[in-house]
Amino acid sequence: MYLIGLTGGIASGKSTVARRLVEHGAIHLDADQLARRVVEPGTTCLEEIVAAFGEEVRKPDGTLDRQRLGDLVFHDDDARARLNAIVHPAVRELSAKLIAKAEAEDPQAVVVYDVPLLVEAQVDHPFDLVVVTSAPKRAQVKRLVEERGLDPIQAEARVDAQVSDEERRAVADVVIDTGGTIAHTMSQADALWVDIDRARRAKHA
Ligand SMILES: CC(C)(COP(=O)(O)OP(=O)(O)OC[C@H]1O[C@@H](n2cnc3c(N)ncnc32)[C@H](O)[C@@H]1O)[C@@H](O)C(=O)NCCC(=O)NCCS
Ligand SMILES: Nc1ncnc2c1ncn2[C@@H]1O[C@H](COP(=O)(O)OP(=O)(O)OP(=O)(O)O)[C@@H](O)[C@H]1O
Repeated sequence: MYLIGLTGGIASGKSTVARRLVEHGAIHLDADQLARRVVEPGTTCLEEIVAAFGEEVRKPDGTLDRQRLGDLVFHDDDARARLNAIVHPAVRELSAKLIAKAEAEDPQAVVVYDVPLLVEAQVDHPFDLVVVTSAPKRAQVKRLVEERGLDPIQAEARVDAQVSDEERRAVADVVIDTGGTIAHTMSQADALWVDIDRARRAKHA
């Protein structure tokens, strides 16, 4: 297996890059999706979140009220740390299991683990390569407002709840500039795939 950690700020273009790598043959694992699975009704995590934040974060249908919890944690560092302490260990465990499963199914696979909080959550899977997507903060905020319907204050709070691009660059093997056109992002992803494929072949030679 060739394991890539893909990280970057919110709305910086991680999924866009991951989708392109999947078109070239990579397998995609997404920490945001895993973080949703571990809080489904019936999970220990959901019960712990309700115990920590109150019944009002559970919707009448039994699922987590993500909007309400988001409003609580993105403006409050302590609350966010409490949520992270509940969810991150479960995501770490599930991701390790799924990475091992992907390797067992295809020892030559390229696996892209898309993990927004690679730096914050000190995710230390044995990555062969760490890729960081990087766009200016104003582009992130604009995308969150125009494409995801957040108001500018919510959008800024989400960007500010994460480490800076400088901190991400410090752990990066490759930085993809996602502040320009989509075509520019795609051509960098295509060039990256050529390097990944070469490195994967060398690793398994
Ligand atoms: C607070 C929650 C309920 C808000 O849900 P919502 O559906 O609005 O957002 P979603 O989960 O799709 O996340 C969108 C983006 O927000 C950012 N984000 C999410 N959680 C966090 C966090 N704890 N700290 C900083 N940024 C975060 C990431 O860039 C993520 O890609 C949810 O994000 C959550 O449970 N977060 C804690 C788990 C976590 O850290 N997830 C991130 C990957 S493990
Ligand atoms: N140069 C660019 N590169 C990547 N995405 C871009 C670019 N210009 C505009 N966009 C838009 O920005 C958005 C980025 O969203 P995407 O889901 O790829 O980011 P993300 O980092 O995975 O987000 P999240 O942190 O919420 O998971 C997309 O709607 C995309 O079309």
